Amino acid sequence: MIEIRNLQKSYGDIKVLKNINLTIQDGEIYGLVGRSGAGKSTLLRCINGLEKYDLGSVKIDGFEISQHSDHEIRQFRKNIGMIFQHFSLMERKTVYQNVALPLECWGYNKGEIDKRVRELLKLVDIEDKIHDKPRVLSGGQKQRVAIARALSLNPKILLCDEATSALDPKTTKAILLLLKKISESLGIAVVFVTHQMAVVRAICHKVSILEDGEIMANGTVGSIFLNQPQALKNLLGDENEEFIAATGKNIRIAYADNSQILSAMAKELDIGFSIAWAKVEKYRDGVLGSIVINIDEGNVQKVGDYLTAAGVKWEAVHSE
Ligand SMILES: Nc1ncnc2c1ncn2[C@@H]1O[C@H](COP(=O)(O)OP(=O)(O)OP(=O)(O)O)[C@@H](O)[C@H]1O
Repeated sequence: MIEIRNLQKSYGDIKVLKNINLTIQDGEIYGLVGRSGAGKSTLLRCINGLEKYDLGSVKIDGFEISQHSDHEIRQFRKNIGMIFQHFSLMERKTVYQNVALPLECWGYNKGEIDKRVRELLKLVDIEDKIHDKPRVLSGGQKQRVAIARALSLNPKILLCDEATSALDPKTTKAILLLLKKISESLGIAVVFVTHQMAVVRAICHKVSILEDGEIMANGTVGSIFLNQPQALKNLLGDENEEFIAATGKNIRIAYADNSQILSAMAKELDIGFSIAWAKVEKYRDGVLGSIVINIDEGNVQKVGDYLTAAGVKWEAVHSE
């Protein structure tokens, strides 16, 4: 478990992390999202002990990073695996040698290394490339090797820094599925720094949205998408572009796993509506809908009452 309390970090006069509080459980996939410069990578480096912080605490399974010597932190970092956007593989070494490297550094014998490397390459499904060099691999294959290497020392936590940002959508999907399988089968916590909300929707249980070094919203992915906090709207920007009809009243509703709500409402209230904008997306645990309907002004009260009674989030929105 990762427990972060009142974490603060500055570079010179600039506060980069302001009072960060987070708890990430074993087996959880946790997204850290935010615009460029929000402080995501700095937070990740505080978690893996590469960055010193000014105030607060970062505990990993009770190990408080700031209370230990550099030597103890280096030992402890065995428990933390990390993968990056550009894979960071050793180009002159083969796939096998890349994955074996951490095990060699920590003094495992040849037999143990061989067994572990083969087991890991099987887990990430890249055994057929075992003697190849990274330059002949695709981006997705390189990331599989990097994941195998990150898992070589049986870490409790896997930190992913923009790990799918350099991959095409299909390969991204395959790598996310692999990370989901790994987190489920090994029960490790996965922390995923990304600016891609699609990644968060696809695999994360929970998410924190950072703005200018502060967590502005956090919670389960479903609750964040349903409640649409301002931080999410700021982040989605154009992605959330809406076509709003110029007449009548526009009502935005958000729902999870309740796709029949609009037809049920129209039937029960005996009213018509048109759809001004809609987005229905799959997320890790089901389906999220965000829809703007256009109704006659006279129906606003009863539509509002109906949606509220049905426990559906709604708000009136105005034409631009
Ligand atoms: N070593 C450093 N020295 C001084 N300032 C730094 C250093 N590292 C990061 N910063 C500053 O800290 C702030 C947060 O940077 P950070 O890299 O954590 O953001 P980020 O959210 O990960 O951004 P990106 O998505 O672009 O990687 C930025 O203003 C950045 O310029």
